[in-house]
Amino acid sequence: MTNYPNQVPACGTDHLTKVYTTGETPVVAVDDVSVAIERGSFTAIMGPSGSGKSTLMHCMAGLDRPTSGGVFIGTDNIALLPEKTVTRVRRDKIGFVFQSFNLLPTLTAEQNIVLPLELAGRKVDRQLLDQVVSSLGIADRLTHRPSQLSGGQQQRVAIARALVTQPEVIFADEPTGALDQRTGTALLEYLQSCARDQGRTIIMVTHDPKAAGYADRALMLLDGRIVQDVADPTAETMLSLLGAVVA
Ligand SMILES: Nc1ncnc2c1ncn2[C@@H]1O[C@H](COP(=O)(O)OP(=O)(O)OP(=O)(O)O)[C@@H](O)[C@H]1O
Repeated sequence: MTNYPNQVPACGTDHLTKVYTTGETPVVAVDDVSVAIERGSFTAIMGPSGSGKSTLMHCMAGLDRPTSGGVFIGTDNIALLPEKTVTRVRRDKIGFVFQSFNLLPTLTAEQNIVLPLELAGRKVDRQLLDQVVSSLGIADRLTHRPSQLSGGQQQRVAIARALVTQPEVIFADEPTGALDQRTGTALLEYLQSCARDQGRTIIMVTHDPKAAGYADRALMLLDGRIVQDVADPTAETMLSLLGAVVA
């Protein structure tokens, strides 16, 4: 834990390395990354294709195992925990929002939202559920199935599903990728308010400099390393940094 600060961040990594050995030559997807993510912050992860964004996020979220180094959720180093315990940490402390929404088609919006709670054997906090769905503007859509909802509404259901478990960290993988610009902007504003007003910790992988402009911090990856760590990023800054690393 050499690089891990004393004040406990929401999550982070300590000399995290991930090497894939499935192909003919090993690929170092994440190369000695140490980063601490502050509680209540909104962080964007950017970088060219193949720079290691998804691998870093998957390792941080306990979806993939590091080759070496530490991965912290609060004080738990999940790299040292058995798979069963990692699954529990993931269920109890982490929320996910994917580009493809990952909603179950046969369930209503509400059933999709409360599914993680039911799987964890936890009670549904009706007041919290009402508050989350009304702040996302989907309170009148709860009995609809995903096929009866627009893309933006489906993504908001996916966000509600990530929020009702009150996770310590929410990981979002290209959450605006499948949305039109207006709906995408509304979603980013919502994620921003989740961090600023509700103290949620959000980590978002994005290709879009405009989306990164909504975050408090942006990490730029190149060849599995963090090459820029930008406070209060703007779309313009991120666009020029991205241009510089792909040049
Ligand atoms: N399961 C795997 N097996 C072997 N190599 C992999 C695997 N997953 C990713 N890689 C390699 O690791 C490197 C980083 O991939 P990763 O998907 O993390 O990048 P990324 O920045 O998320 O890319 P993109 O923006 O295209 O989604 C790439 O060279 C990729 O080919």
